[in-house]
Amino acid sequence: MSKHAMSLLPRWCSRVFSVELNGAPFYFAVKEKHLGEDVPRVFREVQNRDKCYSVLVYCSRDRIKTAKFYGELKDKLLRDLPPECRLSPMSSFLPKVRDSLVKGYFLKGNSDTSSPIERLLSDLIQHDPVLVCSYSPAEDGQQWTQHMWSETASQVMDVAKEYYVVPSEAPEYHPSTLNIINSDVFYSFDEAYDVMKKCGDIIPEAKAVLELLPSRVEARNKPDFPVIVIEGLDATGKTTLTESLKDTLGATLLPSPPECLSPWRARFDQEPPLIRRAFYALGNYISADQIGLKGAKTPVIVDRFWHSTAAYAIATAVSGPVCNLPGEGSEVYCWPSDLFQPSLVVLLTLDPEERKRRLRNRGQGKTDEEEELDHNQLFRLRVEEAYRRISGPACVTVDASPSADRVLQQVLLLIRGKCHL
Ligand SMILES: Nc1ncnc2c1ncn2[C@@H]1O[C@H](COP(=O)(O)OP(=O)(O)OP(=O)(O)O)[C@@H](O)[C@H]1O
Ligand SMILES: Nc1ccn([C@H]2C[C@H](O)[C@@H](COP(=O)(O)O)O2)c(=O)n1
Repeated sequence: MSKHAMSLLPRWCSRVFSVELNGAPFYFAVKEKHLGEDVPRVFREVQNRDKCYSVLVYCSRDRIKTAKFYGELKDKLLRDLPPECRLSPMSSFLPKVRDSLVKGYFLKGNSDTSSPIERLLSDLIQHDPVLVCSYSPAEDGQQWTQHMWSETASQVMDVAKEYYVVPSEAPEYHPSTLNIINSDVFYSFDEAYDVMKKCGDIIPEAKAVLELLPSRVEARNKPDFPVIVIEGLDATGKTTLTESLKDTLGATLLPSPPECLSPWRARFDQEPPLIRRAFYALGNYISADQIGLKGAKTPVIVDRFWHSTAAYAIATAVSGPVCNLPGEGSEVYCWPSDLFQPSLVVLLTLDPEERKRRLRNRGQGKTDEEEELDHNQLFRLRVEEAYRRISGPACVTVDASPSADRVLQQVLLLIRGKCHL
């Protein structure tokens, strides 16, 4: 077993395991002694002759490689496993311990598929940063046990240690919330920059992005004119409103991410969250620099900014209902201390049916995330709630269902009240 996998072991019995079946998490833990606990739900419906496996990707020192490997692993498993084998997202974590989450997959096979599954897992454990366990009924047939695999020079085998699996209570918050800070959401230029710099060796485009970055954060003076950010899900009317505000106020309109990043955006959208979100986070610092420059001469309107970066990242990292989000007031919703704070952030909200109607009428192609917003009601609700929970500055919600002109008047009132324009 590798040195990194060994580091997961000292508190193995304190870890909780979560398997996501049809979008719902099932939790279990492991114990050295059995005290008559039930069989965890995730194993209850498995037939006695079946076998289950877990493949957890432990975080090696190179977290860029780990993030990329996790995405590739799913493709590999889906491609190489027998089609009858069921694959579900899985994670293991220490409750309330930050950065303790390790992610992986749970595999359920039957007696016909166990040989090809085990061959594939044996190969994985020898070449990749994974920790593999298999699960089978204990000798008495009443309980289930977890066997941890270990590699020796020539073969893969069970470590002598065997654990019982027992049910575990759901944690207070979704386990993904443990790893959000500086993996999904970046709270300083340096943290996001560090990720992009490390990407340079494997993603040539990262070097081009680094060259566009301001040399010093907060180098510019605070803008003399107000800076207003317009936020909202796609098709809530941001483009329509920002164009009208530009004309009405004689303002400069800045899109976000900034135009200079457009050639690289599609490339980074394919990357795992760690890299993709670092790209968007850095985009905000470029925007901040442009805001400083333009805000010396005119009011500035920004189409999306930090709220979008954080809200989409948090809502993607966490699955399930809104109650799985980090609680209101969590540090996850804090504004980065080194990022420019706009004078006003307006969040446009719209009834989902009306938003769909506007999307249909507009008739443009949709990104994967827009598709997700359309199909996955829970994702949409999580993004909207995350928007509302972000503070420093918090957003002011405006109903975007009236006519474009009424929405404009409403926002102008807010701007005049808050920014003395
Ligand atoms: N208040 C409004 N009433 C009716 N239709 C509107 C209103 N505002 C915008 N629209 C229409 O809805 C569609 C989406 O608007 P718009 O492109 O401004 O949204 P958006 O938030 O910028 O979208 P995206 O984030 O995807 O770029 C457009 O066809 C636009 O003409
Ligand atoms: N400052 C920004 C702007 C955009 N994003 C991300 C969030 C969504 O994934 C997507 C939405 O952009 P659109 O389709 O409206 O161009 O871009 C971000 O993270 N930060």
